[in-house]
Amino acid sequence: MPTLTLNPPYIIIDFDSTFTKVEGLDELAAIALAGSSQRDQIVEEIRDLTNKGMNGEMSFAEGLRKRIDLLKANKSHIDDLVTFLRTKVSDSFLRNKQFLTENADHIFIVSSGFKEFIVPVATELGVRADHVYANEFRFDAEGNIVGIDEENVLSTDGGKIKLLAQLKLEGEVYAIGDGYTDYQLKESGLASRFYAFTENVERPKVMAVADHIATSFDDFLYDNKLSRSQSYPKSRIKVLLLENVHPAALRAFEEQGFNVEFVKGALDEDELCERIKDVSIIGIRSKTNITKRVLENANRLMAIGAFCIGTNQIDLDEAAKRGIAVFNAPYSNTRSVVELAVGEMILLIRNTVTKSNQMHQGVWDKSAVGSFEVRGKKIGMVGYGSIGTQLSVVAEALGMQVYFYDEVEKLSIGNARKMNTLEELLAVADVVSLHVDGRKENTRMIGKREFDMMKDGVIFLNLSRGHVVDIPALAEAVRSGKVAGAGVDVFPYEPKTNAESFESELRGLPNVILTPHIGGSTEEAQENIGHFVPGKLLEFMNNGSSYGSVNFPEVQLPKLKDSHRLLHIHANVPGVLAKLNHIFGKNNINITGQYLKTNEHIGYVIVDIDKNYTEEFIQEVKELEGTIRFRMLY
Ligand SMILES: NC(=O)c1ccc[n+]([C@@H]2O[C@H](COP(=O)([O-])OP(=O)(O)OC[C@H]3O[C@@H](n4cnc5c(N)ncnc54)[C@H](O)[C@@H]3O)[C@@H](O)[C@H]2O)c1
Ligand SMILES: O=C(O)CC[C@@H](O)C(=O)O
Repeated sequence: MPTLTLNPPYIIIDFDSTFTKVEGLDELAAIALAGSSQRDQIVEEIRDLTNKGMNGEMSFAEGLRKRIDLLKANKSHIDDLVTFLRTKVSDSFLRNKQFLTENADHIFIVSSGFKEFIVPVATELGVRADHVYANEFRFDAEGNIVGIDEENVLSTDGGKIKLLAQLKLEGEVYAIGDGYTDYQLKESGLASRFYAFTENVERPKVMAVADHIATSFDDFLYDNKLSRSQSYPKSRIKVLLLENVHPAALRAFEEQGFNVEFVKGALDEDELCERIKDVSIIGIRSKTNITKRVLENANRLMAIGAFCIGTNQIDLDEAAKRGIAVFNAPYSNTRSVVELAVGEMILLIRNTVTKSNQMHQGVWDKSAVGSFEVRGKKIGMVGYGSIGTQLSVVAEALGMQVYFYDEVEKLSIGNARKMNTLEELLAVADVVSLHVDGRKENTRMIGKREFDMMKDGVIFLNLSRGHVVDIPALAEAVRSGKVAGAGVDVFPYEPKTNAESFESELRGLPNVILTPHIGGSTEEAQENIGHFVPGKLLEFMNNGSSYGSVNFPEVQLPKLKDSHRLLHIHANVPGVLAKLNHIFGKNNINITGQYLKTNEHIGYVIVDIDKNYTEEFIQEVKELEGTIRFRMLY
């Protein structure tokens, strides 16, 4: 951790919406009026008055008294409020308790809120009780709030300025807050800088007059080179999450203070080239293509999370060459795909889709013709990876005979029989199910030739990737009766959002189940993915571990403890490690741990060091020939 400057500034911190995420008085009203029919209306009135005061749109003193009049609270409500506020301390203040404790002599809370709820919350994080300056309530004999201490300067307009003048602080004084009255400390000349604090609320009028915007307390500490919990403030690191990934992902990044943008749909290449410029981590699903052109625009990008299994939508090699690690969720939705495939197979072999459609038209056609059991039938799996093998187990449990073809040598599960060629497999199967990955070479691997090789009346499933099948050839095979039923979940072109219509030659064909790429779209799978992928991305960002990456040399690292960690990504050419070690030696830096892994494009070196480093050393490493990317963790 960088050391504290010798003469730290005095730091004046606002409480409501800065030190905590919420406004204390608004919350007190909500607690006190619980159960009252007027609760929402009164809380809204109080919020409105709070906002007007914060934006400098009405006299603060007038607003405060109006709010107190509206409050119908007593001492027991304050106890409940304190319990609630303890859960609402701003994340970045929580993370920096050590700084607050170690520098308590230089830290003051100056607030127009009330000591009764500020002192218990702030002191828990190391703030001195006698450094909390705020209003005080007046109570009647029953403990009801009946007013405020009118003698307190903080209950008057310009109260914070008057208070700061009384404190007579000498040296640098920095004010941090979300409101206009915090800015006035700077305007009055009593504070040398004003930081508009935007972690909880952004007030454009306040931000417009600020010297700096502090997106978090880490950001403030970083700006002032003060000791802090994050080497680089995460609030400065932008995460772009596309395609409506599970909210768990949003929470995972927000909890650690990242600046997260959440977009429901996918973006096309042009939009993405623009939006990705200041993004460090991007999360996508199957509809966003991260092409070479997108990567050329992604100057800050460090990691890509594919919130799915498939990664064919990402130019993996280009990403690796640029030092960008890609992670996916290889198993989180496997079971969901298998269940959909099994369900479709049973419905199709029984001709249920046609019967159901007829029933909707009023046709009652009770007949067994063309309806079969799956028991005893042969299922042929093309691609025997995670999904293929799991489907193999379930199909066998249904009494089916399993055949598979995979271009890689695979161990049979249960009684599954391996076929040596695709042709052999297609000739034997009653049900053909595709589970290959989406690499380019698999484009239209199933076309007219392959359909002709299949048994007459075959059931055909594609829940892998759309481009693997020649759609006109499939449509013709259905029309001719060669394929008796088909389940198709993936398409060569898929709408970018739910607002776009779906066009396909397969529409309207009999006994064809069309689904909008939902093989992996179950609540269970999406939630699993929403935890798994951020976990991988955060490990990479916080610790340097690349274990599970699909394009990066995989390194699983011990947790960083009491040392600095240097992460160096370089072109995989001979001699880089030797040159890097030379720089360490020259700068007299002791290495406590070193890890190196390479792949065909890049080398990834991780070095743990036990000593502070200099800017010159960092510069030398950055300038080392072959360096693609370099970062430091502590
Ligand atoms: N519909 C959905 O929502 C959904 C959900 C999850 C996964 N998927 C897709 O399902 C597919 C399979 O997923 P997985 O987790 O089983 O992948 P996997 O990588 O574990 O397995 C794919 C298997 O296909 C084999 N293969 C690739 N090309 C082949 C070829 N030409 N001939 C024979 N074998 C070939 C590979 O060797 C591998 O064993 C992927 O395309 C994935 O994107 C779709
Ligand atoms: O959720 C998605 O968009 C893709 C799901 C699936 O195709 C996958 O690759 O996991």
